[in-house]
Amino acid sequence: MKNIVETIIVSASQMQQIEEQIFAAGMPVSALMEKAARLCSDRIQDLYPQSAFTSVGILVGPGHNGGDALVVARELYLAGYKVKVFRPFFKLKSLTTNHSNYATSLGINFYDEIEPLQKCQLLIDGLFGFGLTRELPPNIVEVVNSINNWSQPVVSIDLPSGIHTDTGEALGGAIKASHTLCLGLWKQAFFQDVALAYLGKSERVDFGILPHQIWSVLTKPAPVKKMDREIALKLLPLPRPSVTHKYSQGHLLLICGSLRYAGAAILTALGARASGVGMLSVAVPESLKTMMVSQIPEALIIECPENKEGAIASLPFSQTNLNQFQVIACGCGITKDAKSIVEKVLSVECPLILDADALNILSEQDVIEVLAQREFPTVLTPHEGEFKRLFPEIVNDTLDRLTRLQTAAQQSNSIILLKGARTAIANETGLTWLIPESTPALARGGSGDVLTGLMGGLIAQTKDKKLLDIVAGAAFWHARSGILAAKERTELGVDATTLAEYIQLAIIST
Ligand SMILES: NC(=O)C1=CN([C@@H]2O[C@H](COP(=O)(O)OP(=O)(O)OC[C@H]3O[C@@H](n4cnc5c(N)ncnc54)[C@H](O)[C@@H]3O)[C@@H](O)[C@H]2O)[C@H](O)CC1
Ligand SMILES: [K+]
Repeated sequence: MKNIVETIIVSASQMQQIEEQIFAAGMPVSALMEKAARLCSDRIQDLYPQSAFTSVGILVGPGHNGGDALVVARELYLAGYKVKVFRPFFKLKSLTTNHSNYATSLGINFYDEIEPLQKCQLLIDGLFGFGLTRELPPNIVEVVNSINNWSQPVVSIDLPSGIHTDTGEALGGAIKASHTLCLGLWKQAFFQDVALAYLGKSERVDFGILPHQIWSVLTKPAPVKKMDREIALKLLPLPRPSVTHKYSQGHLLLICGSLRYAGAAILTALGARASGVGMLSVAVPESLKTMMVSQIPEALIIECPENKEGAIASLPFSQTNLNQFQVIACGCGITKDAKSIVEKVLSVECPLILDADALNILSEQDVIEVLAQREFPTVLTPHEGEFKRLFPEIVNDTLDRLTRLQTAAQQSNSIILLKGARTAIANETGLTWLIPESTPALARGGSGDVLTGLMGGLIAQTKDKKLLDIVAGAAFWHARSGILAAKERTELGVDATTLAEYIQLAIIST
């Protein structure tokens, strides 16, 4: 059975409320701390055995994150590690004080300066967890900066201290962990671009939260979820029915390319090809037709009149013809000279994906009003720059990336896939998928075109599943293809054509 707990992502306040439920049901706070911290201590001993890491420095904060760290200090000490504790705060929560007193009674040495820990072979960071809401005090920022210049591994408990649980931002500074042990449920920070440099390798320590404890706080389905391989596999149109024909397997129309960006049309079509879509039609400026036929022989290439700039000038389809596609994806390489095309496709009566220049053209209009008028779903796939152009009023300093995305999706009544090192996808109701992994190998011209084609092809083939989920599934496979290709060819070897070839390999590889 799928472990639903692994896929749920929470904010600090949701985690606190779930924890409150657990305490209210009778679990003593100290028992939960003991359990969570013992699991951390076991994992730390697996990762950093005492035979190789004899001396450990433990950083202890004022709250329960510090309490966890003290339980770890005690266990490591009892297991034979040499332990030094850095405890820069005078006032501690009472449970943390108890653990501190007990650790002292065992003979563990405490310091209020960091220097004595510099020679330790391993550091455990328990300064702050999800209780951090404001900037680190200046003396702690100084300590954090020193530690970040040292070379020993650092294991952070729950979160790297200094990282905001929801936004992933460093509040004045943050520990750069080698490993982060996230307690209980995944927190939003783990999927934010801004936190990536601090998290190191992250893993979740499951201390036995059950789904009903989560549902007493979160609405169902969970508002923010993590996409994974198992879910993404189920979203693929596999297995195909044994009796079918090409039009039953979906008909996708791509509107892409220009004389200037001819390759974008090929790459989008290669992404669509990898989706297995039954019928692929590609509308391109007429001078690209021969090239497209030779590159994508299986596609129906539709030559469109082109303007003097070499962009598509008009679409040779009636509105009724356009409405017959399962989905239309418009924008890759069309240039901003294809304005009238975008205006026309906005009124299609089928799902519409807008990418690249279609987004730039759209951003010159009243985006929210234009999209609100659409009666069929719209999917926007901006990167950060395109997002800012589309929603300048939503992009301000007070909202974090995730909230901005959710607000934009809700106001524009569309599904928005916000590209980044950690891609996030939200729909108009606020439901959000986060893609947990990617590779910088994908930061390369053309990889977005492959994603648009793949997504279009997958949407075209699926009738029964939710559009938001398919979009997130496409983003997942796109990232996985990049990861696999980078593994086999280095991060320099993942050009967009290669990326498209790896999509199927990513699906079959475990
Ligand atoms: N996930 C769970 O269910 C469990 C979590 N545990 C651990 O508890 C922490 C959260 O503990 P909490 O005491 O609420 O918060 P912190 O330890 O993160 O620190 C809050 C502490 O620090 C003070 N404070 C906040 N910001 C600052 C600041 N900038 N400067 C100085 N002081 C600050 C605040 O007033 C509090 O006193 C969680 O992360 C887990 O590690 C349980 O142990 C097990 C179950
Ligand atoms: K921490």
